[in-house]
Amino acid sequence: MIVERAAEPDLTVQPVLTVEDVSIRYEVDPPVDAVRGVSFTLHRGEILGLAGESGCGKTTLAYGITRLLKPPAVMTGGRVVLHGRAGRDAGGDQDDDEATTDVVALTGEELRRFRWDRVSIVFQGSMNSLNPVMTVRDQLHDVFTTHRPGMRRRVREQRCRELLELVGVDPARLASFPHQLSGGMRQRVMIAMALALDPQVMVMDEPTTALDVVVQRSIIREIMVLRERLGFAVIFITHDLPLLIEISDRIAVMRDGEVVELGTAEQIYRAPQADYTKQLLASFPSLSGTRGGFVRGREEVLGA
Ligand SMILES: Nc1ncnc2c1ncn2[C@@H]1O[C@H](COP(=O)(O)OP(=O)(O)OP(=O)(O)O)[C@@H](O)[C@H]1O
Repeated sequence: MIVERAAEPDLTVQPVLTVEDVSIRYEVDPPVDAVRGVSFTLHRGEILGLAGESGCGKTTLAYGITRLLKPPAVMTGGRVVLHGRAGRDAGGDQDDDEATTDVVALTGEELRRFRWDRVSIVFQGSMNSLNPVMTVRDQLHDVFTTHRPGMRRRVREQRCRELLELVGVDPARLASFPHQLSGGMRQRVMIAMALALDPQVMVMDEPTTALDVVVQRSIIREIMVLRERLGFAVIFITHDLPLLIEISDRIAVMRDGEVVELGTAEQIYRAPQADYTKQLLASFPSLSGTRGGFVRGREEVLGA
């Protein structure tokens, strides 16, 4: 049963993404129903955390939302709608960046444009998907030559420098090859690429899990600052419930393919409703002491 809380952070904020009753099955023998009837709304600029133990379907859901599912995975039902900035309907014009888009219906060029331009993705292994024989400069330029073919080289170079600065990497690193960068820097480069086209939504699936804790913290802090500055919404997936409580506006708790509870981070922390959420909280020693102080606020993450 879903325990959907009445209170949302700010209902005057427009929705950016609506996920309605999405189900995804791996068509193997026997079939695995990895995501079952998941619904939620992501608001502009919101960070929605997706929590739940390994195997509960978080990554499958992220792939479904971004249309990255590959056989044997099949979306067996539901709708994913990306709302236009103006909140109006597309009227069939899926090329319009401002339009409301039926994500499940996208094909070919429309789908390519939807990814990166409007919704971008950073996965745990992203840093290993940089091309080892191309410099950071060539790979960043590639994003623009592919998606903004009219952009002049000088403007592209300027944008690439700005992007690296945004994610805390010295623009001198444009000349580096991936193996000359640390894991943290490579992941920052991937975040720069994901930001390149000013997407409305970023899906981040364990984006810092492979990194050491100090680098993790610093990258998360930067993502938070960039979110405030650039206004994109984030679906943030991780096993790390204490981290989610710090950084999320709302948290959806998944179990066995379903969202069992959805509430503000503070509600989930202070007054969990579902038994499973209580169990999950209890499994983190840092969260299971006295529930007196909700001290792990965003201020702490932002270092304010
Ligand atoms: N290619 C596949 N074929 C069959 N079943 C799969 C496949 N990939 C994933 N599954 C199953 O789908 C379910 C959801 O997996 P998923 O990777 O989405 O979970 P998760 O919550 O993201 O886990 P983790 O946190 O470990 O990444 C699991 O039961 C998993 O075994």
